Amino acid sequence: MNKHIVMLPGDGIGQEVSKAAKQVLEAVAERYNHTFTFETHEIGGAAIDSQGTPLPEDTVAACKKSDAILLGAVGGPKWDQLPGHMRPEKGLLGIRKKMGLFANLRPIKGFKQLLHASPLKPEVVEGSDLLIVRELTGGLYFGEPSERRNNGQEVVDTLAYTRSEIERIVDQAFQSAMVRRKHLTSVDKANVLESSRMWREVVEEKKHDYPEVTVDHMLVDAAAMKLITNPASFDVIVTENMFGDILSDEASVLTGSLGMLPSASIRSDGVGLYEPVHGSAPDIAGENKANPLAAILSTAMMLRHSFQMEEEADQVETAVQEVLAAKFHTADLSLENGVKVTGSEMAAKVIEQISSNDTTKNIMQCYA
Ligand SMILES: NC(=O)c1ccc[n+]([C@@H]2O[C@H](COP(=O)([O-])OP(=O)(O)OC[C@H]3O[C@@H](n4cnc5c(N)ncnc54)[C@H](O)[C@@H]3O)[C@@H](O)[C@H]2O)c1
Ligand SMILES: CC(C)[C@H](C(=O)O)[C@@H](O)C(=O)O
Ligand SMILES: [Mg+2]
Repeated sequence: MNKHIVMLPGDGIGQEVSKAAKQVLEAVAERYNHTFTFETHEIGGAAIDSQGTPLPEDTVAACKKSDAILLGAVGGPKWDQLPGHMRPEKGLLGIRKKMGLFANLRPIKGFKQLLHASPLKPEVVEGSDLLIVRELTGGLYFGEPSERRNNGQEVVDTLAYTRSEIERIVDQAFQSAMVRRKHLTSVDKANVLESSRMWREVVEEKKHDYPEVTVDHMLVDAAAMKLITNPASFDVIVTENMFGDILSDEASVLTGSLGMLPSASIRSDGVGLYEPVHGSAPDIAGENKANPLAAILSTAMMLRHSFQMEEEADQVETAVQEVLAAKFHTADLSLENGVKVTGSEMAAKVIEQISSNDTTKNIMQCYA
């Protein structure tokens, strides 16, 4: 199959992990006789520096013509003092919005080899396998007005949703639940926020379309607690943009590192932007320490969701599992009797596995 992929490496470790992800896609193409072509574009701080905007028009045009997009990360202290509309993060929010990518799927599944890498007790982490379905193009991040007023003495951000924006993300979450363990937890702040009360109404209405799915509602503060005390009690979580952002970084603790979490930002027709959950990590950028596995696992999501390449996706995930089973790990993870490697060495290990594996095991057998 021929596929055209737009690479948006962005800033900081975004450059490093994107390089690793691209090499993995090249290895997959070679092994399965696909032709993947790549086109790299600027976004975020890199785009501000060279083109004066965090989201250049040619980047948007290229993304719209592509079969899939892979993003590294944006942002960093160099651009922290810029006004809100000029910050690197606006580039990322902008491309998600312009592409209509309203659903962000963040699977959190602990590799059994990393059970002891989490600071949580192994008996708490064991058996956790959840999916956060985060609304991505509405809510607090996009509400108008968002401004300083009254000579800078007052500030306002707005949490706004239309019913149809809530309906489409809730539908997506029910569909995800149907192919998983058929349990949906809707997370909100309905004891305070009107938007959350409408969110609950929509979930209650939609559940009649999916009678096989068990539904519960949880307030976000309690959900944050339960995520790290009883993570195995969750299957699919659906939630508002900012709640999903915060809960997913928290949930990464289950896997041992933020550097392990992939994600897919999608819309209904299969178009997708694939992005590790982590940021540009300025504290380790340029040191070849970044864990590339979140970006590499994001390529598996791309292969599966945008290209319907199930076997290829399984192959990437299996390769990661085998490298971890051989006890190779980057500096963000601690593994008893492990072999610490750099980010590029980690990518090379995964590629070696992809190129040499004879059979593809079902990934479900590979996780804890
Ligand atoms: N998707 C994105 O582009 C994205 C996501 C989050 C944050 N950001 C931006 O990144 C910048 C830094 O934000 P932050 O420091 O709060 O969050 P961050 O995710 O960049 O880093 C948080 C911590 O996790 C570590 N970490 C993150 N990814 C890692 C990896 N792959 N391997 C090893 N360690 C890893 C970092 O070293 C740091 O200690 C900010 O400008 C922020 O806006 C961008
Ligand atoms: C950088 C920021 C805008 C972004 C978000 O909150 O969406 C990031 O934290 C993420 O999780 O993808
Ligand atoms: Mg985040």
